[in-house]
Amino acid sequence: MKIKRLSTQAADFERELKALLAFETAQDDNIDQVVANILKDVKARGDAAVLEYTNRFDKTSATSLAQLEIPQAELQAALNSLPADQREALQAAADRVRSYHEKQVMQSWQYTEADGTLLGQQVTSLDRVGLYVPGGKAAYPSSVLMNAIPAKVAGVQELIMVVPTPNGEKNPLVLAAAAVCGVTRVFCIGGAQAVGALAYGTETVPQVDKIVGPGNAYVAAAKRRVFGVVGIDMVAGPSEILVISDGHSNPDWTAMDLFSQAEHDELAQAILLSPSAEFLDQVQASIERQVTDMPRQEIIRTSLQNRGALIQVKDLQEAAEICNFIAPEHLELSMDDALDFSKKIKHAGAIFMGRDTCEALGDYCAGPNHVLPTSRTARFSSPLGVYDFQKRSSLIMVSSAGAQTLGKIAATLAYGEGLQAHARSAEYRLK
Ligand SMILES: NC(=O)c1ccc[n+]([C@@H]2O[C@H](COP(=O)([O-])OP(=O)(O)OC[C@H]3O[C@@H](n4cnc5c(N)ncnc54)[C@H](O)[C@@H]3O)[C@@H](O)[C@H]2O)c1
Ligand SMILES: N[C@H](CO)Cc1c[nH]c[nH+]1
Ligand SMILES: [Zn+2]
Repeated sequence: MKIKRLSTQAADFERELKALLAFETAQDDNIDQVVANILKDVKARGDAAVLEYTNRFDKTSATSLAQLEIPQAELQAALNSLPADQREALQAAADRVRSYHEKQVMQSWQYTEADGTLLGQQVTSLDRVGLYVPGGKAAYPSSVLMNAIPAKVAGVQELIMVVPTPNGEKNPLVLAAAAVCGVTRVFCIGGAQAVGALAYGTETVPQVDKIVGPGNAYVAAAKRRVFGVVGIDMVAGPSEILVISDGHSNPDWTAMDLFSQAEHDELAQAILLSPSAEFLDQVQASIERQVTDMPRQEIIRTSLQNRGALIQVKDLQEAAEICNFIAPEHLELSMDDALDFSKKIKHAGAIFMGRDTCEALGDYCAGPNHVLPTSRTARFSSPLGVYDFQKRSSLIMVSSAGAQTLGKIAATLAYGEGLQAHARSAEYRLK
């Protein structure tokens, strides 16, 4: 298998690295045009349009949108019928994810100034949110937990989940996860039509205040387009992993860690940085040997050949600098003293430290959220969290004494802006 081999010592390394990373989520013009049309249609025709697109893209044969809603009893039945090991694993993962997210809750605060003026910030939760759980190429019960638990912890009252069910096949673990999390309503719809239904509301699907969760390019383009009508968490792209190894890791472990994200999607990106050319050779050999055993080897091969790379760096300091440029969704630090090294990392969605911490643990059960910024957006955004389901209102209660001081300042500035009503409004309160 031909995986790109780069060296930071090569004259054209910077250009090669930029070419490797070039990928703009939801920026494909053709996809964007398809999505624009779907959204327009869903806005105009509601249920009928959502039903039509769902039957077309997911190969279902529903005759009404109501048929695509999964009743609570079916969610609970799915949970009750799970094999014990799956039920316990789901519950254990949910408990760990909840404990972690409880630490993120933002609290209201206020303070009182010497003249009695009170200022502060009141934190409230969103009323109703839409949770997008991907389902086209694989089913993601873990994404149900990662979307729903922070919303619940924040205190959101209504959780409306959408998940495509290609060929009408429902995944029992996905349904069970919705039951474990207390999701309010579940619809078997996906893609741009599901995003449109949540954003605009239809006869059957309620309009939400914010849509969160990962998805493919159609989902990403739709979320970008409905932003403003509703809030969104982020525009997430295909999964990514960057491994930095000191060269003393087990090459089979490293190869499998790269596969773990490559197997998500042909467009997923897996990159390894190491100062050791010998280690890069060992990982290349292990990839070739191990890939033949992988059920999703076609996806892995395409991802690694088109978007993967093994990069030789001068030293680990240079690896940290490259990592900060790449700003990967997931970063594995496979080295001694990884905690210390992590202080050099400014931009990464999640940092997995030490040779025992494979990224896959974070996908399911470590505790932190697996919905993370991709495509270099970790430079300016953060993992999905409780804070995405909370918002802040500023609090201002000016005392009579405070109105005198502030009134004069405000009036002066208002006259400076030529806004007479602002100035007079403040001056009315002056004694
Ligand atoms: N960041 C995360 O936390 C995370 C978690 C899980 C999955 N993912 C990523 O999410 C993505 C999931 O993608 P997926 O495709 O499996 O599921 P998906 O649910 O995102 O997309 C499936 C939907 O895409 C739409 N679609 C497909 N082809 C279409 C076409 N030609 N025209 C119009 N619409 C079309 C259909 O409506 C279908 O229901 C993958 O890239 C995966 O790596 C990310
Ligand atoms: N790695 C994905 C986020 O990029 C999340 C996931 C779910 N299941 C397995 N993995
Ligand atoms: Zn994963």
